Amino acid sequence: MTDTVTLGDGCTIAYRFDGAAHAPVLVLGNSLGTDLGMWAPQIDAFAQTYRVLRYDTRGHGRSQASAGAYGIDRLGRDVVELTASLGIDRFHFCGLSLGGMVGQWLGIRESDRLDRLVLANTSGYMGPPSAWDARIAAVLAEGMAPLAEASIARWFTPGFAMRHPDAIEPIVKMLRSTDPTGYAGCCAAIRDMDMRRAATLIGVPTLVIGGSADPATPPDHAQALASAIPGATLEMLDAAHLSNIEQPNRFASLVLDFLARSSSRPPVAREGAESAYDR
Ligand SMILES: O=C(O)CC1=CCC(=O)O1
Repeated sequence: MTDTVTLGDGCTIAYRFDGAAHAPVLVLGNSLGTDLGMWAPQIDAFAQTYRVLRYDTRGHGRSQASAGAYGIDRLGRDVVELTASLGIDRFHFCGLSLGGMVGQWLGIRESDRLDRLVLANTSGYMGPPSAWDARIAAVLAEGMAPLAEASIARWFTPGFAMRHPDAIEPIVKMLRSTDPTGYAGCCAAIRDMDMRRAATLIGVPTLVIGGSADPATPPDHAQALASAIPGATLEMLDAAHLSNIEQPNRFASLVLDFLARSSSRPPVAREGAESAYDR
């Protein structure tokens, strides 16, 4: 059942729990234009071992779409406030795309509360800003419907989309029902984000998952992120952007195997360590 929490700035965030009450907590962060339902293919597997907390990112699903431009800092603080208000002290975090950007922020700013971090189909920088400005202007003028075709082309390989219309349909519904104000607010957060250098400060054991056919956050973004994060592991899936939908079982196994590994903190980043993005 979905419930809500009202944050300090008055924004209402929707969330739900699955799994046993006393199991370790795994928080899941959704991508731009989807909602917590995007984790449906993994939820049964994850909830066997974890108390899974899924939430709708601000401006998405049943969470409120506050007005104006958001920032990754705001979206990260939403997770901090949500977990604190639910009495959760420590947790694992797995985020895909925009969810993975929030994950990077948490890994940099809240590493004391994080056990392990999974960053899927995401990036430390998704420029150029002008492309996001154009998308924001379009969505605010015309709504969500015109975005559907191009989004689906980025999110799934053509072969998968043809063979699995049943998997695509709920995702299209999520996109079409996203509030344009919330979508635009999150586009602004992505536009203004640059964590390429700060990612070297992530002090949590991290798994980076990329998609070999992901046109939105291409494989070299996954490689650069994994190289920047001390001790990170990189895995590539044969998928486009929403790799958890296109490779549901493989995605679940990668995450579960990684979370089950005995925990050891990665080496602390050397000051001035070379960033993969510098090469
Ligand atoms: O542009 C897209 O739809 C891909 C994307 C960027 C951030 C995100 O969450 O999805």
